[in-house]
Amino acid sequence: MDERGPLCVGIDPHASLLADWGLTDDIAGLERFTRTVVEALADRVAVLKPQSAFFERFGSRGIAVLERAVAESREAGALVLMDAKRGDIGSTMAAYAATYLDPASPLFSDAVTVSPYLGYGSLRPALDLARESGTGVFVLALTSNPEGAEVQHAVRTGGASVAATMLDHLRAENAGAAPMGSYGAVVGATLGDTLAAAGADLAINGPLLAPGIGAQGATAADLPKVFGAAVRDVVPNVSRGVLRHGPDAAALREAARRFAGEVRDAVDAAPAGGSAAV
Ligand SMILES: O=c1ccn([C@@H]2O[C@H](COP(=O)(O)O)[C@@H](O)[C@H]2O)c(=O)[nH]1
Repeated sequence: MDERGPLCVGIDPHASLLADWGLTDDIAGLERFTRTVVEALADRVAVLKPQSAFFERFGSRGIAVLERAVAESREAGALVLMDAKRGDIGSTMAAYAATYLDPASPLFSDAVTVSPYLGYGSLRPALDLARESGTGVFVLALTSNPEGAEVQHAVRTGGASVAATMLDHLRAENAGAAPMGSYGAVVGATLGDTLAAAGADLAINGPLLAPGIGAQGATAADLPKVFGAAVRDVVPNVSRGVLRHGPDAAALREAARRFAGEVRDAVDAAPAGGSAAV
């Protein structure tokens, strides 16, 4: 992020975007869309985040497009964060972990998003494999959608919210790592000042993936307000906000450059130091 700018751009081939780009909603359209994004951005943005669902909907041929996108993006120097939001009982979780975090897998990525709602402990195979393979895991803590609060703000016996509990687990996972650990949390940029209600302490000594900028209504200027002293640990994601500028490669690059600049300005203007607790 220091070298390439503080931005994660999503590769989200929505059917509506394929249409806007003049592409067909089929494997040829998916292929062209994905290649255009990778060729335009993989040599310059810090992180690319393919949204697995948009590739899975085309079956095995969609997965083949995803495999190529992952390999070519990594080759061009971008980190690839696979947005797959996997979560299952531990024995099945081990297979999901191998899919994304085992270097021998065709979908091997630098990190993957996981869902902890079968219990944080069920994620152990992914957490352990990430440590072994030098990759990362982003755990859904406080998602950007309004429906998330129903589960994530729920209060457990003892008084901590579910989200705060996930953040506590991640803090323990990252303890002692420098400059920070590889276990991140997903915390929406859209959440305004609701984090205090969830008792969320964002000082987890790990990265905070912040989706929600652009199409979901948040802006770079919201980041200091939402993340407080943790704002320097944020990896902001923009998907449709950049992709809607395609298919012109120069326009895609300019949109990514502009979002990264806005994030940098917002972070630079935020007060330095202090605890990352909100
Ligand atoms: O809490 C979350 C977790 C993940 N996402 C994903 O991020 C992108 C956002 O796309 P935009 O077009 O920038 O809205 C998308 O892939 C989501 O699945 C999220 O939005 N919120």
